[in-house]
Amino acid sequence: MPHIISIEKLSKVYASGFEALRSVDLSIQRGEIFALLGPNGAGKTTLINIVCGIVRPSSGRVMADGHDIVRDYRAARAKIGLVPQELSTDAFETVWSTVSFSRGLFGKPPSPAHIEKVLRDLSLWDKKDSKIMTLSGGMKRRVLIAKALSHEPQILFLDEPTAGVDVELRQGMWEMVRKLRENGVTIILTTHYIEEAEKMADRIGVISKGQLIVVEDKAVLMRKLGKKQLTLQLRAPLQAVPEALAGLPLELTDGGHALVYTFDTQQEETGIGELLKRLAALGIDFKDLHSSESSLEDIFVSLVHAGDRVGNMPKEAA
Ligand SMILES: Nc1ncnc2c1ncn2[C@@H]1O[C@H](COP(=O)(O)OP(=O)(O)OP(=O)(O)O)[C@@H](O)[C@H]1O
Repeated sequence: MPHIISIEKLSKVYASGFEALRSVDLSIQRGEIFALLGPNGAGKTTLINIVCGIVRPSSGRVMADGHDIVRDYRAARAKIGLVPQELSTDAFETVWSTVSFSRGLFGKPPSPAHIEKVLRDLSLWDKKDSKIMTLSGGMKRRVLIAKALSHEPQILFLDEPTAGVDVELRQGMWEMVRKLRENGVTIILTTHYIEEAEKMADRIGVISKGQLIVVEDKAVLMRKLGKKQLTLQLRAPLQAVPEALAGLPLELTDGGHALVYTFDTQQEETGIGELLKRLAALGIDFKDLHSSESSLEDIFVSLVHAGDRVGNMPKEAA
């Protein structure tokens, strides 16, 4: 079976009349890390909650590892682990008992060996007898992940896994997610941190106003939509881009001190040689030059803004 999750024409209209998802089609490949990006309110959590059986779809169909998530809910849900956004855990329970209890909820027989492995993998083993309320925020988040993995799911949903987690812990989390994937778990994560998607994902889906506007291999997405820029620091400032250079993708910045040339990363001919020749002919001299490539963040912002789909993507510091 090539796809572990297939979503067809999935729509959700909440009781308020709000249309949170509009005919979403998406297939997740077995063993991949898929990142779902989108501004606040785009519909990411709604999509995850439908697949996990928490929200009912208005129309459409979702299959998880061969099971229809509505008609065959229990079987489908048993395949899925969900790490929700909120940190609501049982404060007075110990790590060991809360994680073991989660496994029981899925009707799985106790397996101390599995729980031990999960806790060791998440560096929680030495905390197994600690009460949840005594743990740090990062540890509590790892407990949520341990709970989600307690019943040995094939699919793991991580909703904003590293929100509010410090940089070091975030990298530890990425490490752990990669390890899970190596063990055959398919991972779908939502994130506001573009860096997270850039570092982790095999494929990226961009959702905006309930519609999936792009699904693409990360490398392809970056190559297709990525732009490179060559910035020339001019020896003498210019008032405007010279007439003779009109028509070239040039922009004057830094109060006329820098000339920026934008080109497509896919093009065979960058046109840089020609540009430099023409600058020399015009007697425009430069003292320094550097090139840069657009990040996934630039690509994402331009995608979400395209077609007047203006989102309110927060730029959080990584
Ligand atoms: N129970 C509900 N009733 C009505 N509207 C809802 C309900 N739940 C969510 N919505 C709306 O649906 C839209 C999508 O919400 P959702 O939580 O799926 O977005 P999101 O992409 O996960 O956002 P965030 O990044 O902020 O978590 C929002 O406008 C939200 O207000």
